[in-house]
Amino acid sequence: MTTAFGTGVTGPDGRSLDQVQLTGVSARGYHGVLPSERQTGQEFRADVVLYLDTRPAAAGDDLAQTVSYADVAQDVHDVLAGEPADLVETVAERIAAAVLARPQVEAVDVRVHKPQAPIAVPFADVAVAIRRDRSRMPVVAAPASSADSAAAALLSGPDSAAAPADPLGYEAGTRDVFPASPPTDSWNDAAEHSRSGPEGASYAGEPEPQDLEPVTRPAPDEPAQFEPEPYQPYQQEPAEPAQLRAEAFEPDPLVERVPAAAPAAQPAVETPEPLPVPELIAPAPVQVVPAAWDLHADAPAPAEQRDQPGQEPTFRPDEQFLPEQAFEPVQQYESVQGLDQMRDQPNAFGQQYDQFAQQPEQAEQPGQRFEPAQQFEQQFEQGYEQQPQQPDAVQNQYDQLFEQQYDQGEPEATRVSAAAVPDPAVGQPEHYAAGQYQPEQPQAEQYQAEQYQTEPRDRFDEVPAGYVDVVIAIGANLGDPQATMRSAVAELDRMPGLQITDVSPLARTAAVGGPEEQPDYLNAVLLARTTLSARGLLHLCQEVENVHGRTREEHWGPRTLDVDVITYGNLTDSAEDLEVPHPRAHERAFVLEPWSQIAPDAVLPGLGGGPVAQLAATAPDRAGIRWLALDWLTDPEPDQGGGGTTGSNHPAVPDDAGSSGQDAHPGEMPPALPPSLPPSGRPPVLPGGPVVEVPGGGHPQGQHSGPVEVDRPAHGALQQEAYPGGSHPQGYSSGPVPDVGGSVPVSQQTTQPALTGPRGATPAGNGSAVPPPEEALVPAPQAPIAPRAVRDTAREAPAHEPLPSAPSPAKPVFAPVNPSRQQSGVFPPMNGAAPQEPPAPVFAPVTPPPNGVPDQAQNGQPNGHANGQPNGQQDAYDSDHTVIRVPGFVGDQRATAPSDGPIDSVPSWVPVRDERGRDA
Ligand SMILES: Nc1ncnc2c1ncn2[C@@H]1O[C@H](COP(=O)(O)OP(=O)(O)OP(=O)(O)O)[C@@H](O)[C@H]1O
Ligand SMILES: Nc1nc2c(c(=O)[nH]1)N=C(CO)CN2
Repeated sequence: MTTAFGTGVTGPDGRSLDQVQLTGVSARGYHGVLPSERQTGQEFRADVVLYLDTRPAAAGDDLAQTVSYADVAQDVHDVLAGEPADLVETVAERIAAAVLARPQVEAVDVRVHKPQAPIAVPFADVAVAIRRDRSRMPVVAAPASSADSAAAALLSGPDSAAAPADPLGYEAGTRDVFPASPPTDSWNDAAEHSRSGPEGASYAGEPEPQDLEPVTRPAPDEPAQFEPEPYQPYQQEPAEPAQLRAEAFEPDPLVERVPAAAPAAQPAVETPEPLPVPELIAPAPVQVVPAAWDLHADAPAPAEQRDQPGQEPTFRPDEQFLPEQAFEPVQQYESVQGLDQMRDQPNAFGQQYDQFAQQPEQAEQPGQRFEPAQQFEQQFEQGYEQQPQQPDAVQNQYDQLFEQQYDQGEPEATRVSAAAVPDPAVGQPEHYAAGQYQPEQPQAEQYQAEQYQTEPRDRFDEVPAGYVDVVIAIGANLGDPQATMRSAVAELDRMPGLQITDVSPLARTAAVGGPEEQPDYLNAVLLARTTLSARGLLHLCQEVENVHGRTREEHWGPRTLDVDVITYGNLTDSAEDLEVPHPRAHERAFVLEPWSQIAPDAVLPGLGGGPVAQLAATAPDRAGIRWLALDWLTDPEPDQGGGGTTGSNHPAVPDDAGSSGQDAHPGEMPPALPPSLPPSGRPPVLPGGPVVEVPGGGHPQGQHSGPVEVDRPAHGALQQEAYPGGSHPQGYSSGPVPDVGGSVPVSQQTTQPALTGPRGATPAGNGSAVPPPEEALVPAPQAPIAPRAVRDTAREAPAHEPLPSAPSPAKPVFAPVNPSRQQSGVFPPMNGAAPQEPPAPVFAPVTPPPNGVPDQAQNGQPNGHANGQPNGQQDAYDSDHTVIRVPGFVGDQRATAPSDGPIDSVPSWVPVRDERGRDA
């Protein structure tokens, strides 16, 4: 398989391991299947990335605590120049073995280049890249030299790691343990031929290349002659749970962490003749962290769940640690609007996963106990081979994720088992047909035992017996946040054991905390249900973050993607690596407001918790919520024709600067999009277009603050309908609402009946708030997806200027975000006739946000121009999205300091007061 070279490996604590990178080590080697290659040799080059924790070394400034790159370079060189192998793969494997002989190294990426390979057409390079780690050990032995030097380094520090006496190092004995794969020629006899490289002056007794017998490839009909020895992988018996827990979870205090001696070799599992294991290449104990797909044995297959949403899952409340309520099953989940489409789209996880999700029958294959990881692996192996055309970047991400999932702790034994329990009825998977990888087939009981070999460390490791409702927050402000977040939603939803049930509107929010000048964020909240443990869910979230290039350089610094676990059922607990509810959720409007949009009655459990809507109304950062976009999952991304300041093709969070071209980075931002000049191929953006405007702001009745003023929807009927079997623990409606609510998202009504938006787009629950589709916006003939025009009331005449009378392609649609707004009377009824204009906001000076940060209007900006845009300028992002203006949350804590990054301007929204003159 390919590997996302150098893309990061997650350590057992869920954090990225450090890297030592070494590139371009070169030597003349004699690898290849052609006689000429064996005789003449050619240049080979190798790059390696070592994954390890460098903190112990850094803490003591002690080379002995890390790996000497000089030693590694020597080993790499020696392998390149050493015993000829037919295959570059074998060379790479040897290098990996040499590196992993150093116990500090958790994983290694190796890329071997053979730029002079005998290829008949012009080419630049050919390379093999592999990743090996403690759970996926190399299939060849480490050269003795590496083991020796590693041992010496361990025992006596770096100085004692003297140059090995036998740099080539393929001493018999070592090599016999892990026979090189595949030994295809006379070089197979290491004792006879190991000292070979013509450059290897230090090699004693090396034969001259011309002395070598020409090598011939085996003809297809004579496989026996060259059939590689069956590979008998080392299978380590799992360590005792206590040991595993200690290894896997206990953080190593820096000062105490020393390179542990190589673990004692464990007897192979079910291996008839246990193989001697060289001390220094024994794999570390399998570190068992609950795998992302660590489902309870009784849990239904996620694919089944997904494909049969109406099916009631088997579950039993686990009263051991969670309140029973937390385990109430969600009996029926409506399809998340937009996700169905997204599930079909390629993303970072690749389409292999789709195959997995779409083939639940795999679970029923005889001889195979269903196991998501097993399916995942099989599908991956099959799908990977079937889809070599998959774009590198995507494949790399997929590979990385795949590797990381294993990094995160699926026991090796389980993984091998999963791959190695072929269904006799369907024959050997092609992947294993060569006879190389045929580990012992474990019994079902053994498999099961392996799977659940650890005791939970704490409640976060408990695997629930049924679904647990969870809330996940996502945010991003680097790269292409919207695209990343869309992708993340789909990826999370595809994960075994996790099913997204609702997606909030997308909020553009001022950055809270962190560096002063960082860009605005996009934030959203996902409601989901999971059969994962809380820690499993955390790891999964972190994996998705990693796939999208998340780095952690600065506390609360800008990030490509942040995925936080906000709640896990009603569990309230904390550990070193996880706390639920999220410790800062209660004070973050960027979480609470989107959450309350889709779960108006939700209650944040725990200390500091309470009704989410109320918390949103009082959150210190509420003034930083700029707007909410409803259809962000389903709409095409804003086409702004230019890159953001991060170099992305998509300005990450398009904003007014993007449209005006007049803001901080005029040269980098897309041109202005005046209303008369819509994005190419799209109908004009009309003022008063399909805007979802919330005169009441993020809060009903136009009130922007004060818990007592919050009047979240009287949602009972909807809830009742949605949860005939009981109320949702978080009070949100994920059930089948259309009957009672006419739950048609704005985007659906306006443009694409088949495409729906996040449930935040759901209008009032009585079906009267939104015109029927025929009354809604009609897309222009050439525009399958019409833009969601922005009705930026701040830029319109403040009085009751009539809106355009719904000419094609756009009629305005005003829909509340949730039923409360309908009930509040703020929204006019929509009964099939052209919707009435909502009460026009009254422009007025804005009360400073409670945090004392001056708002724009008071900051020298005329009303309607707070972002520096002249009247008539259109917010390009807004023009592509149904945007909820949230006057109640208007404000920009950093309005006067637009920052670099995807969002580099002040917001487009202008603070207003509502018709009753209340601060909005
Ligand atoms: N509920 C939680 N969700 C996500 N991470 C958590 C949670 N509780 C604890 N953590 C820990 O917080 C660590 C830091 O997470 P991360 O880098 O995402 O923080 P952040 O997003 O910058 O800040 P914040 O935690 O304030 O949102 C993670 O390594 C994780 O172990
Ligand atoms: N607006 C906003 N600010 C933040 C966010 C975020 O998602 N949105 N995340 C943070 C750390 O998780 C810190 N600050």
